[in-house]
Amino acid sequence: MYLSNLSYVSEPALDSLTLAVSIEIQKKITVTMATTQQQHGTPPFISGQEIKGLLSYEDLIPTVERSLITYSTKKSEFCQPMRTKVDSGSTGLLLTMPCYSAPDSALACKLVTVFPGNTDLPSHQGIVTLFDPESGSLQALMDAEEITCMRTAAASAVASRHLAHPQSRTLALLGSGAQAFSHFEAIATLFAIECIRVHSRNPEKRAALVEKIMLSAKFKPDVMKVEDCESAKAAVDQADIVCTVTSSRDPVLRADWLPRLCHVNAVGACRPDQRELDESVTSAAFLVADSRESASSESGDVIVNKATVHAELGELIAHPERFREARASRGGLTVFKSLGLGIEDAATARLVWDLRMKE
Ligand SMILES: NC(=O)C1=CN([C@@H]2O[C@H](COP(=O)(O)OP(=O)(O)OC[C@H]3O[C@@H](n4cnc5c(N)ncnc54)[C@H](O)[C@@H]3O)[C@@H](O)[C@H]2O)C=CC1
Ligand SMILES: O=C(O)C1=NCCCC1
Repeated sequence: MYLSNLSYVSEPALDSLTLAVSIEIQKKITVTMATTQQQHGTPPFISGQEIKGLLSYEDLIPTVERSLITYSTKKSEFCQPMRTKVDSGSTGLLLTMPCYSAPDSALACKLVTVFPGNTDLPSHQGIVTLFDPESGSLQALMDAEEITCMRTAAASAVASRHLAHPQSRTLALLGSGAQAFSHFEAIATLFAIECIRVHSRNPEKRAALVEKIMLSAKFKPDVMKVEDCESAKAAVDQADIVCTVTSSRDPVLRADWLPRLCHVNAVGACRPDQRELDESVTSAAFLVADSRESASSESGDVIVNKATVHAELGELIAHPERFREARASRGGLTVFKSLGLGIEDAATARLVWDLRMKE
């Protein structure tokens, strides 16, 4: 083979020359792409691991509390339509959750899939996209699994702060998945928990959760113990705070199992055909939801049980006096029905971003 300067190049030499040239071209393309990315500010992906390292419940709980107050009392300061749900056959769902919150300077949209049957993969996966609210530029993509775990548990911690007895010592977790663990960590941030009782259907997963809790930085071996319970009834016996964090379709909790004074965070049952709470629970309790609209259109705990939502959590925090009578008339049982709000994700994503920029 003759090249343009008419020097002869053998076939094998030509092969290695071609390879060398294509490597050089590839390198040039990579450098050009990196430069273009820098110039146009291609957003980073913030992994679940990085989010865990940045976020603490000490920072997150007040942020989520503010977002709940904004949602219920400052309607002109945020924009959050109801989330859309796309059914993917009978196996799962895709949710889209957009929100703009002026007090948080956050414009974000979470895309999350819910596949409860996943065994080797998380049941909730996705991304949160965070935009600059001034320019509309994409600032970051973040792992939705970790944000969902932590902000949901933070919302339950906020509800527990306003509804549970301040001296609560016994925490029951029904369910042993991602939310069960994050709920332990968030609630142990606010309460001097001494006993954690865990129940779910699968004994191996229960044992794994017990072990994970004992390895958590929030676990204080000198004052805390964890109990693996074979029934939900045994787990909630004498519990001060109960978290139902299951993917169950049918109720896992009855009122006659609970002590007179008890607070329940009901976190699962986010579809009209799912219930975690028996009708005896919702009919006896002072029932608070993150959103009346979501609770009455999305959860079987409210729809099937024909339950009345007495207050939104943000309203209760901002105006406790308005609900004193209704609360007193219901006895000692309180329930927080959590559905999850885009504003919580937007505020959390902004917090993650701000903490990252400070590093
Ligand atoms: N309210 C909110 O903002 C959010 C609610 N969720 C919902 O919370 C629930 C828990 O979420 P993850 O922990 O991420 O799910 P996961 O899939 O990690 O865990 C679900 C757990 O429920 C247990 N379970 C299912 N049926 C049960 C039964 N009958 N009795 C006892 N345990 C039972 C399973 O064994 C498993 O331990 C799900 O329904 C999820 O969709 C999730 C994210 C946000
Ligand atoms: O708010 C969320 O995020 C979710 N809520 C209900 C279940 C799936 C995720």
